[in-house]
Amino acid sequence: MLNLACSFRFKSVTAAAAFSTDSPVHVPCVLTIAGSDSGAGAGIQADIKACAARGVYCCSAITSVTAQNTIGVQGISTLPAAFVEQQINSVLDDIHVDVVKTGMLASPEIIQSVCSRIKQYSIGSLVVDPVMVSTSGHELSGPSILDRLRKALLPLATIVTPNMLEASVLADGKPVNTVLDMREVAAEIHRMGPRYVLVKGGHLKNSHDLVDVLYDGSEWHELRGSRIKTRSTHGTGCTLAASIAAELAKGLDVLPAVMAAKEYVAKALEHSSSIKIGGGAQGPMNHFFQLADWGKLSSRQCRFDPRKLFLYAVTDSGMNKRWDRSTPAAVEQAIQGGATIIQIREKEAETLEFIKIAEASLAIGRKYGVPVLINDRVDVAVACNADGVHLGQTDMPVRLARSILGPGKIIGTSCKTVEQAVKAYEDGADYIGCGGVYPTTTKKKNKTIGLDGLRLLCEASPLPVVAIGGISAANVEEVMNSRPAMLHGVAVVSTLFDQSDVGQATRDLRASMTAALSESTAGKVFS
Ligand SMILES: Nc1ncnc2c1ncn2[C@@H]1O[C@H](COP(=O)(O)OP(=O)(O)OP(=O)(O)O)[C@@H](O)[C@H]1O
Ligand SMILES: Cc1ncc(CO)c(N)n1
Ligand SMILES: [Mg+2]
Repeated sequence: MLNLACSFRFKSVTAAAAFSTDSPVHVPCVLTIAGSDSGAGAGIQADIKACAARGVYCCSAITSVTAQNTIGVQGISTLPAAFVEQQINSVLDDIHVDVVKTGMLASPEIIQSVCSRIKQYSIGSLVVDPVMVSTSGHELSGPSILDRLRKALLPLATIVTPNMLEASVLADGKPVNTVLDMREVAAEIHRMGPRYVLVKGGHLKNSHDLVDVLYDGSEWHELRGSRIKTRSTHGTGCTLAASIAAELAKGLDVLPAVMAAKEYVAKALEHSSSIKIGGGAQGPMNHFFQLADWGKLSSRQCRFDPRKLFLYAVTDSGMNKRWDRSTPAAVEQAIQGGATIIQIREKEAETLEFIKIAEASLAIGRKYGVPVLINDRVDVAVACNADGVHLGQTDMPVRLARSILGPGKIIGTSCKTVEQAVKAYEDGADYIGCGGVYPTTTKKKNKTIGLDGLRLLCEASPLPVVAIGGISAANVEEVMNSRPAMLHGVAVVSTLFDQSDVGQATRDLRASMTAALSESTAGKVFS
């Protein structure tokens, strides 16, 4: 049901945009001829992601399929050269490709096929990444390819991008350890025929800076950048070469294309410093950091899981001050006691203070994987990238909040009636807070709707409901046993926060809820 609500919301916008252009726009296009990396950090997968992130369309012809992860390469199956050739023909017969990029080419026959295709289709630019060994040290293409690579492919290349080890192999084992060695070997490789040689310095030892050396036959450029501390370096070489191809496809000259590509790799590495995918020494990077920053992901990445509503803790700054603790400290205690979602409710704080409290509480929520919502203030939620908001009937309308926050954030709203619940659903809310079920000291003027009112709303509600208002360990069983199908949890304020020990108060409430579940049919609803 929630899925439907989501797609419905955005349908009209995309349909209009998709068919509005009269004259077709040329999309810059790269063809990558490379190996598949099942772990998706390097190879074809990295190439497609890098091009997409740079706004370029990327076709692919797969040369080898590797069974690979962040630990190493477990297997390689190389395709027949004729089938690689067929893939290239299929692409080039149909699609206008601006730049070809090559990666893992595991047999001399494949190199021969690639060369013959490039000549036949007169491709604008060719980026050759002479992949030989994986980041994990596994041989991807052996010495048998060297002769063809040097004599047939390099003369066609606009730019070739060996790392230090590959440069050394291309130059018959000449040692490449320093920047000076990189310059010399670049000149030696340049004599094999490519227009530019970029010797990558990712493996440069004893150096704070990373230096890549670019040589065009007359001038050397030392492209320096600081070394980013991260384990997410699997596929940096593929990503760099694919990004160079993408920038060339957009029309840049070689030097600016290399500079733009290096800047992109550095940014992607920076945004990947805190992520962990896979257990090996070198993991993949986040190519799409501009779309989703994995280091700062909201606890809700896609659809709201209504089970999170089970024990919903709403903070109260006044109460926590009275008990001499900060809101974030109270939040951590509630989470440790078993709260499954947090709402930060700051009725007195100035905006700046509210943001600071929210940021600190969010850091705690993320540590435990518990969503943190902001009460009333959409601006504060945006400012601190909170997981969502809870809105009252007199706050910003749900539809407007949704248009500001986008589909990725949780929006809850307070409702007393079925009409309000249906409207909340139509406007794009994720859940409903329904109450006050019992009289409460927190909201003195609030109308109490009782268990009957709760049941009435829940029976007709298209959205999951959390009950609120005067609920405590003493009466929670009664609320849960009222058993309306859409009731997913209870929200509490003073039961947790107007207590000396928040953790214990949360554990007590949770114990009563668990007891209610095991004793009755409520388990069906709350599971
Ligand atoms: N830790 C880092 N910080 C910043 N830039 C880096 C880092 N590691 C690599 N780079 C850059 O990434 C690019 C790829 O360099 P590298 O020498 O690692 O290629 P490679 O060995 O071919 O990579 P791959 O593991 O994908 O085969 C270069 O521009 C290099 O300067
Ligand atoms: C398929 C493939 N291509 C290239 C590399 C270079 O890192 C790799 N590890 N795997
Ligand atoms: Mg490489």
